[in-house]
Amino acid sequence: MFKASLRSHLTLWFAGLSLLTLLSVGFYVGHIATGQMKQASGNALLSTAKSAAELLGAQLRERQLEVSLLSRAPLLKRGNLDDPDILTSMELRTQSRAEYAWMGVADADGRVRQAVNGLLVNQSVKERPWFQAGLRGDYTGDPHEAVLLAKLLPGSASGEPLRFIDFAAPIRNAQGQVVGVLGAHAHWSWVTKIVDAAVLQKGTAPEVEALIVDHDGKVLYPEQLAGEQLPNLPGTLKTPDTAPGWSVGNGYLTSAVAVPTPSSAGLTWYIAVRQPLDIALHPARVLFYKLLALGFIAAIIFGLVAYYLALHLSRPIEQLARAAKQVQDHQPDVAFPLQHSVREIAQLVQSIQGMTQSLLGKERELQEANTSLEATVAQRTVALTQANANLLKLATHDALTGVFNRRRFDEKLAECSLLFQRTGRTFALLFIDVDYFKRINDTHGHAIGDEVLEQLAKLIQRNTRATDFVARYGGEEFAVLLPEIEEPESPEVVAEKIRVAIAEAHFASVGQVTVSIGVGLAELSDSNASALIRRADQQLYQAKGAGRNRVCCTA
Ligand SMILES: Nc1nc2c(ncn2[C@@H]2O[C@H](COP(=O)(O)OP(=O)(O)OP(=O)(O)O)[C@@H](O)[C@H]2O)c(=O)[nH]1
Repeated sequence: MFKASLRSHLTLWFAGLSLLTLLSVGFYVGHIATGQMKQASGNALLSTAKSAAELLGAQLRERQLEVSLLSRAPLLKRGNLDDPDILTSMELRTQSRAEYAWMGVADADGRVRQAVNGLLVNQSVKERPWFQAGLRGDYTGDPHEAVLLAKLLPGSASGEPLRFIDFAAPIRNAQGQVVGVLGAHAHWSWVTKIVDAAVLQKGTAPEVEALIVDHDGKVLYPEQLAGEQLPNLPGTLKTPDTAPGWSVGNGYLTSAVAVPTPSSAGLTWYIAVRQPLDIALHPARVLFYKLLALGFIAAIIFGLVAYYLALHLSRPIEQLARAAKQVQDHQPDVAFPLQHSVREIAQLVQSIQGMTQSLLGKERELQEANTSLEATVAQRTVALTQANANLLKLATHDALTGVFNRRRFDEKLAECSLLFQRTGRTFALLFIDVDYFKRINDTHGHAIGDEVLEQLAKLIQRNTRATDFVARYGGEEFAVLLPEIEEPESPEVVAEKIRVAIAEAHFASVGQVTVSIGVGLAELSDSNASALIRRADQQLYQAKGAGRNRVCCTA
């Protein structure tokens, strides 16, 4: 498994955590800023919409009041709708206010009696809403396309149809009876210019649009949006993200304010001021991206700082790990890191250094003890081997003469008997007994007798082969086993050779010594080794009986 260094771990953790923290702060601040920006923009739109609505309301009220006051003028109250002063009065009004497209008076039957520029004079306006509402009271109407005046007035420069809003007021005589209606048509463009002027003043936020909306939420202005339904006017459609005075929907931040109506004739307009949400929240978004960029830059700086900090912290630990590895590999002169400003690291270095030195000391002592133990064990092993060899020799050899003892002879005789039974190759047994040995002992003492026995053993060994087996059978009697006899007479030849060698030898203090030898040959009919011993012993007995210093052999 891949294992990253302490340095990498620390760097990644520091950088990762700082990035995470800064991103969290960035997102949080961005979120707060977006909310506040939305609030601020919404409030600004609301304020603009309010001032536009108030301005338009004031203008409409003024026009309504103007028509209303004119309808109550004394010359109209007299009831003579054909009075030329009425026309003069109307002309003065229309000349001073360019917004008026038409002004005139109609009698109670709906026939236009007088009008500025003579337009529609004598025509019936009985079916027109302004006339019918004007009979009942002061009236300000919704915009509408020119019906009767369309052909009489020049069209707009843009080619759009002529649109008017109507003002009307009843004309009452001195008795208070309604004798006619004073009507005026104002250009719709006058209204839209007021709204545009109020909304799109210098310093307004970018891409802000002004809309005039009727009481059903349908757009009246601008022309290209006319008839569209505005979704979330206050009181029409609520969205979850709606704050008092402004709302969010269709990608716009919108504020709509009702225009204070000049009359209760059903005219309820809203001035809606809206701005694309992207534009409204642009500064917050810029702030958010700046915070993100700042977060990344800070994370990189934190990462670098963390790297150098990690380097400072991890270097002694890495050196310590290297030193520990060198100690493990039994390298000489291991260098431990020097002092460190962090107390715990300095303590750790000191402790490990002390521990390592103590361990190395113990290891050295152990090695020395091992070496000394190995030498002692080697010495003891040599001594033990020697003792074992001595013990083995003692167990199998005769202490006085050095040849094999009786116990070993019995084993060897049994082995030879078994081998003979298996291979059929015969072997011979020689019993060699010293002649008159008692006399030697008696004459020269036991010590000289022992020397004689030692010399005899050497003589017998010297006159037999290495493969022959020489043992002290007991007292002054020796036994020799001759394995794998080549010729039947060979044992007798060997026995004679031994006898002659002894007889011709000189023994210190004693002079000449002779031996009698009985030779027995192994036979397949022998049930055990005792038969052969018996035969050799008989031959020895015969040799003694025949005068000693001779060899007797089975025929
Ligand atoms: N010095 C010495 N004498 C021994 C040892 N073992 C046996 N003898 C002596 O050998 C003598 C054997 O005597 P005998 O059995 O009478 O035989 P001998 O005197 O040789 O007479 P023959 O065998 O009939 O010729 C005894 O006196 C034993 O004490 C020994 O290890 N050392």
